[in-house]
Amino acid sequence: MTFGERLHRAMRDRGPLCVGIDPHAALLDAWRLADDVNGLETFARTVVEALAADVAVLKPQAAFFERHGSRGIAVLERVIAEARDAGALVLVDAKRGDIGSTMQAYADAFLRPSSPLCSDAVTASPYLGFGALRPLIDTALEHGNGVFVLARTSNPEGDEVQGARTADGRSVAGAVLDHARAVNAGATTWGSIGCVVGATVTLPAGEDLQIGGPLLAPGVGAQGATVADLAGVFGAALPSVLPNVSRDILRHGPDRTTLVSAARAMNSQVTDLLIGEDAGERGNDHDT
Ligand SMILES: O=C(O)c1cc(=O)[nH]c(=O)n1[C@@H]1O[C@H](COP(=O)(O)O)[C@@H](O)[C@H]1O
Repeated sequence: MTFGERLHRAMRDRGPLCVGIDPHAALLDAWRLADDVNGLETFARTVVEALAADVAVLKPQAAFFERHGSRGIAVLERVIAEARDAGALVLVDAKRGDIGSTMQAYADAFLRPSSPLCSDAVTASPYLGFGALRPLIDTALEHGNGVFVLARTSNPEGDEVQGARTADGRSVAGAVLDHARAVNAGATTWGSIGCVVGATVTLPAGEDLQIGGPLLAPGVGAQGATVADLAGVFGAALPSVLPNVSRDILRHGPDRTTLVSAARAMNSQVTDLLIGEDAGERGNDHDT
């Protein structure tokens, strides 16, 4: 199965929520863990053990593992393997972007099955040119994995670049969405190339979000967007949205029961909005 098909099925079966694993120093402190590699491992393991059998996607943010050096990266390797073993899809948030020949090395690291960091999908920046991502996309498609390409990011600074107009009048973000749509063309259900569009943003009128693939929507919770805001940002593209919530769920730890309850409550809210009230049970079908 392709990544697009696997993600579509996971979101249908488990609800359309992606939970971020972002072990900020402040969260380690709030969980009464040391800001070191042991604290990192306990934090990440707790999230995986609580949620990997429950939610569709877990998104470890690589930076919070890298800040602990090689031992932190080893923790990321174990997190990826354990979360996948428990049935979650793993999207490594690495936001890599470089010239094509270097992108092949990132592809080998994050999307080639022989790599210890291999996951189901990875985030990528297209701001060296979408075409420079080709080796990453080709490697993803070859192995049934996926890529989420930044289009319109959730931070306010993003608009300076992503809202700029190209020579043919499209926004830069719109041009990225167009590229993703072209790669996904012809896929059944969804293609395997998603885009990132923040839940916090105001898009130009007429921006076409239908890319034939998933739309990762960070920004709900700590960055100020609400689940209800997703309707205004995504409109007709709502059924393709995979909302990501990190801090607003993680702050409920370290108690696993509370963490699970917070994730399920959020999953139920996004299920009601994105899939419809009549499918509300889907987000809760792990309650037993
Ligand atoms: O690619 C991402 O996941 C991402 C893109 C974006 O536009 N904005 C954004 O916040 N993110 C990531 O999504 C997560 C958001 O975390 P919270 O704000 O704590 O929910 C962080 O890991 C960010 O790095």
